[in-house]
Amino acid sequence: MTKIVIMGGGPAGYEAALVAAQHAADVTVIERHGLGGACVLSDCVPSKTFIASSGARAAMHGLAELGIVLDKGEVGVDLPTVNGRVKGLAVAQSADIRARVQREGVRVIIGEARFCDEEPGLATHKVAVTPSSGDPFVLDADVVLVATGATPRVLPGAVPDGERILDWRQLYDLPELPEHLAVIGSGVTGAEFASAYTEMGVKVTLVSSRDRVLPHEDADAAAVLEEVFAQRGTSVAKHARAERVERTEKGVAVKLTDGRIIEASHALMTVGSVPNTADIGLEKVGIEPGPGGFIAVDRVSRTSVPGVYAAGDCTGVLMLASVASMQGRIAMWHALGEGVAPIKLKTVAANVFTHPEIATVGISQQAIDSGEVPARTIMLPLATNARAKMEGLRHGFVKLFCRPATGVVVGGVVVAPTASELILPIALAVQNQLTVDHLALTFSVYPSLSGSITEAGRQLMRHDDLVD
Ligand SMILES: Cc1cc2nc3c(=O)[nH]c(=O)nc-3n(C[C@H](O)[C@H](O)[C@H](O)COP(=O)(O)OP(=O)(O)OC[C@H]3O[C@@H](n4cnc5c(N)ncnc54)[C@H](O)[C@@H]3O)c2cc1C
Ligand SMILES: NC(=O)c1ccc[n+]([C@@H]2O[C@H](COP(=O)([O-])OP(=O)(O)OC[C@H]3O[C@@H](n4cnc5c(N)ncnc54)[C@H](O)[C@@H]3O)[C@@H](O)[C@H]2O)c1
Repeated sequence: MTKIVIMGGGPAGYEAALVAAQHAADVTVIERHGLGGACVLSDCVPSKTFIASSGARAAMHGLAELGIVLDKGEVGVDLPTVNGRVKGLAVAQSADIRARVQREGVRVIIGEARFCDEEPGLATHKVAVTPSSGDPFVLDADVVLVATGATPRVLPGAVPDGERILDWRQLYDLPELPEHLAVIGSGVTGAEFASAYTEMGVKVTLVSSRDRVLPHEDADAAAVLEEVFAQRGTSVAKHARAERVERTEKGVAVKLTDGRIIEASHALMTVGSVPNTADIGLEKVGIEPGPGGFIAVDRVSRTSVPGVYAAGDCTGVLMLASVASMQGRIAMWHALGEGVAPIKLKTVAANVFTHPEIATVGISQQAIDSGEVPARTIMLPLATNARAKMEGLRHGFVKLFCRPATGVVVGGVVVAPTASELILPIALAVQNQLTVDHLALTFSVYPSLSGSITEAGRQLMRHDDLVD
């Protein structure tokens, strides 16, 4: 029986464990905190639960236009209830995952794991385990999967104190909503929290080191979000790199490298993550982490060392739960001799959970504009969609990209309150190399937001497609 040891019980680790158990391997997962990992306990799941509450409040914006009047005007936020729900749901989901993997026969140990091979280059490996209770011990492994995830990056001059200077894992311990939140870093994490706190009624200043929010996302989508921020009174400080964040009598002062100072009651640091690869004994097996401390892997999750695989955020490959899970599963299929297709990152659908949401799949507009990928494109504002008009939705669009000659769909972007759900037909088309004709000839419900996707397909159909 193949002995598999998995370091870390996040999506990469626990999904891998499920696959390995299904293939009758002897599987042990060692997880420091709880199954589900940082994804379930402190990052993805808590943030999306918090965002669900902010979304309920965001939905109130258009009520008056629809003729619905709130008796008491102001819609308040009961933060202890919100925080209690966030934490409760995370703990419950972690327990569900633990129960599931144990039911499949996986051994779960709460504790720390690190390699302890006597020398690099051996055919099998050893993992030292320091359990949270009991004595340390060593596990022998035919295959080890490193799935240790990542931790919020700390700027030396802005160390979180859990009170006024916060990382995103400390937010749910706040006793009340900040009066004025400075969010430092305008990547996906920063944009999501800036949007959520804005909708919770908090004054927010988003500090962006670049000329816009979401520098790595679709520029038109980022522009929509900036427009919404402007309407809600949220400021974006651009070309603004934070050097330090200091506590003041009233809250915090964010000192920028160009001398500007932003005063706020609280600062939320969202300046990226660092992989948890420093203290896991990688040198014992002869793995030298690459730039930024990430472990280099190929498309079937192999590291440079036989018998050692890595998956998820510790590899730095598209830091998404869905990608982490797939890398973990692929690692196990490969290690256990199953036929497996290498991971295809071009087909990954992703969503930024702002209000409105921004969902993307496939080739980006930037790759098309730069000439890297030839494609025909269409962008339909939601304002042209009948259902959007009925719902009073003004912000958003559907974009579709296809190959110039064949009409094969290669990508798309949706900006809408439910973009995370609407992206699926485009993702299906990209994954299965469907053409704009396939989308165009598919019945969508009338009236529906998804009607804009089939309409985009129709607008990209060419005359010669119709006559052939
Ligand atoms: C605020 C935020 C929101 C996000 N929202 C989304 C989203 O909506 N959708 C999405 O797809 N992705 C989202 N992500 C990204 C997603 O959370 C990560 O991609 C995902 O958690 C990666 O999974 P993982 O298994 O690699 O690592 P993790 O989930 O980080 O799990 C790794 C686990 O390993 C443990 N560990 C580390 N070292 C050891 C050791 N030596 N011994 C034992 N255990 C160890 C860690 O404590 C951790 O519990 C979000 C990220 C952030 C920061
Ligand atoms: N909805 C989701 O799927 C979701 C949500 C959150 C995070 N994630 C993933 O997690 C990963 C990390 O995202 P992230 O946003 O946490 O990190 P990031 O590294 O993408 O963004 C951090 C931003 O902070 C900026 N920054 C760094 N130092 C700064 C400073 N001193 N002052 C001002 N700005 C500074 C950087 O330029 C960068 O734009 C991404 O791959 C993302 O896709 C996904």
